[in-house]
Amino acid sequence: MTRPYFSRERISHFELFDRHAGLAIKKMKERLRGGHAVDFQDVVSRFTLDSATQFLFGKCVQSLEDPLPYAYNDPCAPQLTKAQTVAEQFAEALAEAQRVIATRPRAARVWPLLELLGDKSAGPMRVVDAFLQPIIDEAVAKNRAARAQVKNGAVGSEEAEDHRTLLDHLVKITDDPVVLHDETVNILIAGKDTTAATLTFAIYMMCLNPHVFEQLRAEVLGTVGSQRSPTFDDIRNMKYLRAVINETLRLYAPVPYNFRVANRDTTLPNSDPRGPNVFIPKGTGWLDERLGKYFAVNPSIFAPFNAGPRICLGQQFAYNEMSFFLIRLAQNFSGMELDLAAQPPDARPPPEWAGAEGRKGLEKVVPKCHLTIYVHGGLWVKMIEADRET
Ligand code: HEM
Repeated sequence: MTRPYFSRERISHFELFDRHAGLAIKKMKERLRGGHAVDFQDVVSRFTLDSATQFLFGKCVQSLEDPLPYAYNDPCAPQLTKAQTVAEQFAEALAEAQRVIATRPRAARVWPLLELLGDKSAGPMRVVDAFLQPIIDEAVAKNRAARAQVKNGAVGSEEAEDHRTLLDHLVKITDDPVVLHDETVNILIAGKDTTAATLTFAIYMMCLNPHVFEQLRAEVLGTVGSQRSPTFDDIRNMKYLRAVINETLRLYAPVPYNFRVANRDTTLPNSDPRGPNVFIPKGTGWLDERLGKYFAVNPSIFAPFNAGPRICLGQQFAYNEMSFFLIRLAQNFSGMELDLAAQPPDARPPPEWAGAEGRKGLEKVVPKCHLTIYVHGGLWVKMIEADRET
């Protein structure tokens, strides 16, 4: 139903990303100039929420307009005891609903027992729906009026076929309120936290590997310069940028689990012992330069968006959005580092992780997962503003 909407023309409307990325970077600069750390995860979550609501519904929740949080150890932190704005309530309720839903598969068949006293997602979903339902109702009413106008001959059918948002597209297919609600919430969840997580972990890894940020910046400045807004072709030509994103997706897949059930018995072939050696990057590494290329040739061994008929519909939108933000970031900042003192004490890697195998022994933050992955307690960073004349 939604597949036709995700055409290249529709998803490369970069002015939407530019507006929200510009505001996100302005907010970060203001805060950093005062010597404060910034929770990068919070900023990009607002960026992807505002971009997704604008793209899907034509109405943005404007979460970037609200003040950014201060770190727990910041002298300004107590200032934050104020009433929550609508955008904050919406973002928090959407996250809480996801957390509740993510615990259900883990509890397997007994999950209804955990909610004997009532559906735990109902409360947060009431807050989400208070924002969404009026937008859906308006889109349905607008579509009915447009259809009536076509019927009366007041406007041509082409004019009425102006599918500007995903919701406008959906209401032309159905006006079933449950389908419209579920489809839009589904895509909002699919599209918001996945890209925010990738951007967060990309910045985390670049703080730990400053040479990668330097190389990315060189590619950005060499291709787009320090001022101009990137185009679809710029992004397509930036191989190192794509490698940074893909390597982040490989190491920290935003959707770390998925369920499939075989619909008939089947046997998977063993690998051919006479075949060529297969290069498998060491699990903990990032951007291994040894092969001189970064892309997995076989899409079935690199599948953060999954593969086959259910492949992620928003893959291209996601690459455009994440690339756009990283380019703007590299144009505006020349360096970045983690501020580990700003990390809340209960959100630091526990001492027993030290020396553990794999990434666990290397982590400076605690990755967690509900439906998608995130950094527990936020990703607190400090960044150096770039001289934009260079
Ligand atoms: C880094 C970003 C993203 C990742 C890693 C990702 C990953 C995935 C994965 C693993 C699936 C499940 C596929 C399956 O069931 O086999 C999926 C489905 C989906 N994604 Fe994404 N996604 C991302 C961004 C987005 C964005 C930005 C949007 C929309 C704007 C989106 C829309 C969807 C939709 C609609 C589906 C359901 C497809 C279907 O069931 O036919 N995704 N995604």
